[in-house]
Amino acid sequence: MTTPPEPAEPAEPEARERHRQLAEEVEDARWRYYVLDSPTLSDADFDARVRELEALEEQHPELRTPDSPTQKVGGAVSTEFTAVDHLQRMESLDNVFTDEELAAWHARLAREGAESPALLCELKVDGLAINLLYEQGRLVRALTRGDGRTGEDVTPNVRTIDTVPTRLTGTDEHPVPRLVEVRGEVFLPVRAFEQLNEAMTEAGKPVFANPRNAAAGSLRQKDPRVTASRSLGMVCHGLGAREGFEPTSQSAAYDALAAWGLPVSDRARVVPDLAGVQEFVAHYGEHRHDVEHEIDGVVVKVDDVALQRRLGSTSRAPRWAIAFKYPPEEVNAELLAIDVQVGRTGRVSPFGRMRPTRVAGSTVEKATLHNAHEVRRKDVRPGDTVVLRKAGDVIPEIVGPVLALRPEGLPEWEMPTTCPACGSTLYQQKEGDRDLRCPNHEACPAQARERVFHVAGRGAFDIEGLGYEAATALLEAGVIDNEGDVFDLDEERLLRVPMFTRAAKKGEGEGRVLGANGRRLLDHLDRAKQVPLWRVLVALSIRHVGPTAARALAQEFGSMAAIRAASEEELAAAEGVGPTIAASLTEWFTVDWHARIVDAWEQAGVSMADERDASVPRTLEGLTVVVTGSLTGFSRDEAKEAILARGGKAAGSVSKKTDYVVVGEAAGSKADKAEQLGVPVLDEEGFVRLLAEGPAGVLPGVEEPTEEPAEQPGEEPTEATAG
Ligand SMILES: NC(=O)c1ccc[n+]([C@@H]2O[C@H](COP(=O)([O-])OP(=O)(O)OC[C@H]3O[C@@H](n4cnc5c(N)ncnc54)[C@H](O)[C@@H]3O)[C@@H](O)[C@H]2O)c1
Ligand SMILES: [Zn+2]
Repeated sequence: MTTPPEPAEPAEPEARERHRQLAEEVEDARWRYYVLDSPTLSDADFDARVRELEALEEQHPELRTPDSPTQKVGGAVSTEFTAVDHLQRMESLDNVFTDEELAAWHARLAREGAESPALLCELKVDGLAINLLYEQGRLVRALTRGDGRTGEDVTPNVRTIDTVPTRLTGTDEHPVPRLVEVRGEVFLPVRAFEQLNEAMTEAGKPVFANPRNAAAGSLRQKDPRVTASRSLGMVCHGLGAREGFEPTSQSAAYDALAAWGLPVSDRARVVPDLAGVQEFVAHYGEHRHDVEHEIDGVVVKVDDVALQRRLGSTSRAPRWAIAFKYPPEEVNAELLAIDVQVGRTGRVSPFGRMRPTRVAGSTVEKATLHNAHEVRRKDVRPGDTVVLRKAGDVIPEIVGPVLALRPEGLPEWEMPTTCPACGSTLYQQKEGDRDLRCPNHEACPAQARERVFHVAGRGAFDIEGLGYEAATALLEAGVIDNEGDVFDLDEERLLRVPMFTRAAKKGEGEGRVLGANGRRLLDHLDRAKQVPLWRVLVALSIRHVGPTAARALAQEFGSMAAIRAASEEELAAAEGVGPTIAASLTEWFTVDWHARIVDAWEQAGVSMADERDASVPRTLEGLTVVVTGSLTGFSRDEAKEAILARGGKAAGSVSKKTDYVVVGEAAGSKADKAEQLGVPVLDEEGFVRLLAEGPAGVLPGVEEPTEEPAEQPGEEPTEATAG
């Protein structure tokens, strides 16, 4: 075997050629990003190219010419706007991506004469830079950053941003200076971005890929009225030229800006050392989505202005500041195909299959597209480059295609009309439903597999050893037909499925014997027979019956038999159940093979009722009790449990079938309803007697007075007069 050769330093002409190519790509990307507001590269891909350029220039310093993209500040100026020079140059920021790189920057500060300086930590707002010029406290101009020397005049648009004052207010401590350039970021809050995109969709217009593009697109408008309608925000993060204003630190400058009425962030912190910076970085890494606007990192600045001056700037960025960038949440990915999957209730939904792509710390290959309508709305097609987004814990999402990269003639995707697993013709459950379903619920292999997998899931029977693979193997070997057979699995059946067997060892006879995983599965199946009733209900894959509804049903009815026997109205009247769930349940039980599943489980020994404490007398057998208002001795749940434990039914609403209504503090309309219907009403004490003795304890006329009549001192006891 030969080891591959170390990658050699690129030869001079090759390096030059690669450099030229990268520089071109970066310039093109900047044009699309800053001028057209419509990037075709992801930020991560863009950053990677800049880094490669920097690495090449490190190896071949002669490539680092003044017109290299590494030496210039981002954008350009569109001819749509008037170009105006900044009084003082606007800079960019150097980036770091790891703790090590951050530490290296910090160490460099020390070498350049700033030994452990106080550091100002700020959020890196993902918006676009703006330069506000105030003269005698009046806003006279607002410019985009442009190439750093010259920006685009967007003054009328910026005037529409609520938080940008057109006049500064001075105080004794902070008088308004003769002149000041204030730099900051214009952004679109995430909520406003979502609303904007909803509106764009409704108007049939293309949506913005992300809040940054939306902010840039909204600010760089010919018509300021459009900008005005976009809820833009702004936050200050720096200074340019100034006359009559000499802050000693950047944080002190922010205090002055705030006093003048300018928007500054209340999240900025001055920390004494690198550890403090790392803490800030880690904190906002965790809480990235708790901020109202998007952030793509943290900016760390030497706080002391004199030190800033001493450290100075490179051709494009200050040496006294650095941007720590968080992992990108949006990347470009190649959409290889759009496939459909069949869910356990038969819903057939398309999903995108992508070349495996890293985003926000994990590798993503699949993302749901929900339904055909969604595919059409987003206009994604197999073969597209798509923007893939994964924000925080949210599941990955295909935002949309990068249209500029779409190959010519790429056909639209078409939703299949038949089930990919069983060939049945798909149908809409209701007229106008966006989802299509496979009607073959009982026998469709895909649906059966999903249901078996679901039966074993955490929220249902929680059967370890019955995962996706095992479910598939059991169905394919024919030892189970569907979830109804799961509890009939035994050694003999498992022996027919290779994945649960192993070769017999000496003394175990010939052929194959049950493997450890098969034993474990049988063990877990046995244990699963004792799960509480609500989990059994969840396992049945009944539409609308998730854990919450299942718990309510189990609480109210106590056993599968009671649930099956209940009428739709009785189910609907139960607390936490309601008409939708009731209808779905009733309909579910009318299907033969559904009922057979329940029967099969019961036969196999699955517990179908919640254990009641046998020492509690069943005083409420057959009675329906409604508790309303708050009781002092019972919480809502305790009152309900007390009723259920005594064989009663705890209902949520009062009807003619209600036997008693227990009225506590602040009872509402249910008490009135009881009076109207003539249902006996009990107070808390009556409830306690009802629990203890049943109806006999609360017979009308035998109620004892709750208080002994007080004896008035000095008075003759009066005789009770019969009334
Ligand atoms: N996708 C693309 O094709 C493409 C093209 C060009 C640029 N970009 C993106 O833009 C970045 C480069 O742009 P850049 O040169 O503007 O650098 P940058 O965005 O990495 O950092 C500099 C900018 O950060 C902003 N900023 C936000 N919060 C700040 C704060 N608290 N303090 C100081 N500044 C703050 C300022 O506007 C400043 O100009 C790339 O890393 C990439 O993410 C993407
Ligand atoms: Zn099917």
